[in-house]
Amino acid sequence: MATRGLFISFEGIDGAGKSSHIEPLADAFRAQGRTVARTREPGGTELAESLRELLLNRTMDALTEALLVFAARRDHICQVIAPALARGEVVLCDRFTDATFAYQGAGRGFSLETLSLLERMVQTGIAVEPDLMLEPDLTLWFDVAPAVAAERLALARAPDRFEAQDAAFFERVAQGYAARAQAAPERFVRIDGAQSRHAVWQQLTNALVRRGWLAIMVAANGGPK
Ligand SMILES: Nc1ncnc2c1ncn2[C@@H]1O[C@H](COP(=O)(O)OP(=O)(O)O)[C@@H](O)[C@H]1O
Ligand SMILES: Cc1cn([C@H]2C[C@H](O)[C@@H](COP(=O)(O)OP(=O)(O)O)O2)c(=O)[nH]c1=O
Repeated sequence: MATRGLFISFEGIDGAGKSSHIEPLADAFRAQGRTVARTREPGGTELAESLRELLLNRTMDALTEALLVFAARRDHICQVIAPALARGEVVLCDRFTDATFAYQGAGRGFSLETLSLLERMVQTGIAVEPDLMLEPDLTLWFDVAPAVAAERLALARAPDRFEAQDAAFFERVAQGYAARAQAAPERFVRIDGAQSRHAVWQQLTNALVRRGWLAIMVAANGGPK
């Protein structure tokens, strides 16, 4: 989307280490004088956060799940993402539509054609550029083996409805992300999430420095504590 802002999404299976790196990256952009909108999916607005509660805690069939995810996304785009991009801000979003293709598509086995249709409906018709489909400018994909992610999560928090799925589910989700990355190599940057926090930080800031979005000095001074 040709706006003055920058839209970056963070993707990967639960426990890959995405969330740990969002605030440090927000700080790095702020150090360069940028305004940052830090947000997440499902969620990011009052309505979408209510849908998140249902999605993470209630049992439902695959179509209901997909529709709720996209309903939350539409509200989030209209209320938060598109206005922030129009103001020239940096939007850092913990998950976006690639998660739907990975979890509802590859994980649950829901029709990818239907998801593509919903993606187009939900991500077009937005005020500034109604004909363009809104997509992240860059997707940082934290790729980590499901066994490593599961080990981290076991130490970190009680599982929600998705995190409680079995290893085979996360293998499918990981493959779903790999397929999305292969289909859009110019948008995706693969981060080897199994490495140390410091090494992960270096990988992701290198990708931003290469694009001219982050100064080398700012990248070198930041990172997860
Ligand atoms: N590179 C890393 N090496 C070891 N542990 C990590 C690393 N990155 C994150 N963690 C830990 O793994 C757990 C899950 O990280 P988190 O950032 O919440 O993952 P996600 O948002 O992808 O689910 C947390 O306890 C976090 O401190
Ligand atoms: C955005 C999105 C998330 N999800 C799932 C993946 C995650 O398990 C869950 C919540 O994501 P996340 O915010 O990463 O969870 P946490 O805060 O516990 O790290 O929602 C989908 O199934 N489809 C989607 O489109």
